[in-house]
Amino acid sequence: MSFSEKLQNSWRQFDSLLMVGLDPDPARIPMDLATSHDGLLEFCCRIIEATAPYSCGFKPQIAYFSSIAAEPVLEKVCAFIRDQYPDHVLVLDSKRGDIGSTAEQYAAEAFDRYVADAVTINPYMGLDSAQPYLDRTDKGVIVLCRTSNPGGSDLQALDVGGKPLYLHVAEMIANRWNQSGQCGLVVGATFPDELAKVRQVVGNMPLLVPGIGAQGGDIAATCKAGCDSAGYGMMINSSRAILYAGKDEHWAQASAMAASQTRDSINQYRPAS
Ligand SMILES: O=C(O)c1cc(=O)[nH]c(=O)n1[C@@H]1O[C@H](COP(=O)(O)O)[C@@H](O)[C@H]1O
Repeated sequence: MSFSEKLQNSWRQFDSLLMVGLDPDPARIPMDLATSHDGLLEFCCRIIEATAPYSCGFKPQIAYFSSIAAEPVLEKVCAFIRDQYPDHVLVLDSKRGDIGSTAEQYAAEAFDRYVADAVTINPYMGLDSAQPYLDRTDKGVIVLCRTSNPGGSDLQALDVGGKPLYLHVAEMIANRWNQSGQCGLVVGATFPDELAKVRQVVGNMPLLVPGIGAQGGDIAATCKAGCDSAGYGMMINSSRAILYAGKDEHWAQASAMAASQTRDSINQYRPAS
């Protein structure tokens, strides 16, 4: 099954556009789990178990693992998701971008080592730098377009021939890179006006939308701007607001509650399907 088919199914099966971001910061996870790789694995697996009923997928951020030489833990986390929650989409967030020969290694990292359904990439180096990912036509390739951070405007909002650069990126991906229907775009929930403009340009292409929760993006505005014509169309990511919702030993239940409330809030505002 292709990434886009799996995503369409997961939205409907779990009635959820929520993607749970796995950004396990040793300074913020429960102290008894923070000091070992086994503890890190337990934290991630318990979060996955707690939030799976309310989410369409998971997005591990590679830096939280590689910075502490915990790539083997990330391998196990990905295997746990695939084995226990095979209908949830697994997006590896690594935002890679490099010349083709190196990109081949990054594509192998995402799709062979971690066996992710999709990966985030940076479009700055152009089509040949994306080709090794695009060649894996059953996999999703999710391209940075209008990022959620304030500094994203430095380049992405530049006027290029009367149009902001991020809209050129959206058009280029929709019209030239998406030959196999496998592409998605990253657009921040912190910029709902831009999200609406991207949606207009790309039709029903899936969007990965981080920025609700800890970054303060508005769920109602996000749903109004970003849903596709069927009332789906987005993987709305929340990481810290869900991972660190609890302050005591009931942290997993607190994360489940946060995920459930976020899912419900999204469903309240998205157009009925
Ligand atoms: O590609 C991403 O996932 C991403 C793109 C972007 O524009 N902004 C953004 O915050 N992200 C990621 O989404 C997650 C957001 O985390 P929270 O702010 O804690 O919900 C982090 O893993 C970021 O690396």
